[in-house]
Amino acid sequence: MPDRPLYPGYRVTPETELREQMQDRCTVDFPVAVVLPAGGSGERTGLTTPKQFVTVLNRPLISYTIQAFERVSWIKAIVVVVAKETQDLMQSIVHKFHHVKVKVVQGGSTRHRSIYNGLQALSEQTDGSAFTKPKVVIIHDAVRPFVEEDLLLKVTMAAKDQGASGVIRPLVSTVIATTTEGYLDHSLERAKYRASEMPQGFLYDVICQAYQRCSEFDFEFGTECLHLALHYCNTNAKLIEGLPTQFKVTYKRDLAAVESIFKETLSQSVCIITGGSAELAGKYQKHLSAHNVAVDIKPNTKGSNTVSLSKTWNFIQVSVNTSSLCEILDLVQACEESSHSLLYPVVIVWVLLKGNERTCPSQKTDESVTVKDLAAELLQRNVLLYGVSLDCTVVPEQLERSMERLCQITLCLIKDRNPALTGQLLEV
Ligand SMILES: Nc1ccn([C@@H]2O[C@H](COP(=O)(O)OP(=O)(O)OP(=O)(O)O)[C@@H](O)[C@H]2O)c(=O)n1
Ligand SMILES: O=P(O)(O)OC[C@@H](O)[C@@H](O)[C@@H](O)CO
Repeated sequence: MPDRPLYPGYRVTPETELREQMQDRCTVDFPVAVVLPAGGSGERTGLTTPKQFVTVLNRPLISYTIQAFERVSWIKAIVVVVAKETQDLMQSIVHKFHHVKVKVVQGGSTRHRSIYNGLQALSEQTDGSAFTKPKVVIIHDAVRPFVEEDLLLKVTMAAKDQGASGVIRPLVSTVIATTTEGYLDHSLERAKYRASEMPQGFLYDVICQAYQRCSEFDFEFGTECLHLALHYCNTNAKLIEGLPTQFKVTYKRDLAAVESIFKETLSQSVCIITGGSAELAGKYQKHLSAHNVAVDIKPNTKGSNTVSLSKTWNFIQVSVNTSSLCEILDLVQACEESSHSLLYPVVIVWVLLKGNERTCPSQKTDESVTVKDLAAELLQRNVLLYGVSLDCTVVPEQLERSMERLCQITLCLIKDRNPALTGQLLEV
């Protein structure tokens, strides 16, 4: 069963389960390696940090792309090609985010030169390591973080059969040719053309031969590997329709789009840890499910069981008072031990139930201070802690309205994942 990826819209449906079964059956029984060109400077973002190293939700963009390939079991080697001055940074990212299939090599002055450097790194190894010559090599821009296993499988199998393959998307704007004076010469019939995206796949020998034969002009000004395979190896790529998320981060706005997609995806599921309040957890689940959120409910088990069984980055800890501090800390420890909070910021919504006893002002202050102090510490550990107090002694109709309000607040917190609101004790 392929690891279910965290990407927009991925829901386990009969179709996705069928596709996963197909993936299990369609075994890739030949070596496949990946080359991720990441040696650019990202000038068009207007940022000083090259876009592949810009952090999104506290993690460098390139780490998401690497993870998208590492989670694919039949991909054994990933060559990341970076500029000489960023090699130490890249190695630190590999170490911090526990990337295990990666080899870092130096890039060139253009994308094609970087890609060729990456390809050559796969033919130099003779030690039988994963970085020996593959049958198929996937080439994918490191600044395209969204790539799914089933698309990789299609690209890989097509490359094995046809010699080359590539992902395409419909054009959004019409392509026009201009005169040297800057006027319209003619426009292309948009329906006949497609945008060439990534990933692309090649028989390793084909793409290496293409680079060995190509011109200096290709190396300096070319942008299309599929063209090199066709022009120099007479290999016509099989084209495969991709998803809208197959876009390349080019401008600063694209980074905002990536963050928005991750937040949308992360907010699709929660795990409620009941804290002994199973009935309230059931009401909570009903309201959240009505908003299309997948809800897991766990008893107050040790945090490690909760996290290991949970494919979510959002936890709701229901408690009758702040005595459940240790349960929160257990959960955080479990998130750290399983690298959960390393991959994405974890959200914990701490729901403090107000009972029959009257909450004196000093107790309210104590609770508020507890949540604030703990949240400040957890923020350093990539955990966003929000407090919400709920009076559950009200009449059923009022409690129903309060539960919907609590659900709305919860959805806002897990969607926005805003550090500024951590440590607040909101009142429903
Ligand atoms: N000499 C280069 C130039 C680009 N790339 C990589 O090729 C991919 C796609 O290129 P592009 O989007 O053009 O990246 P940049 O060249 O960094 O962007 P810009 O043109 O805005 O500077 C990126 O992952 C980029 O890091 C590379 O490996 N080596
Ligand atoms: O042209 P840029 O260097 O911005 O990016 C490279 C893109 O051209 C390339 O990734 C796809 O178009 C497929 O070849």
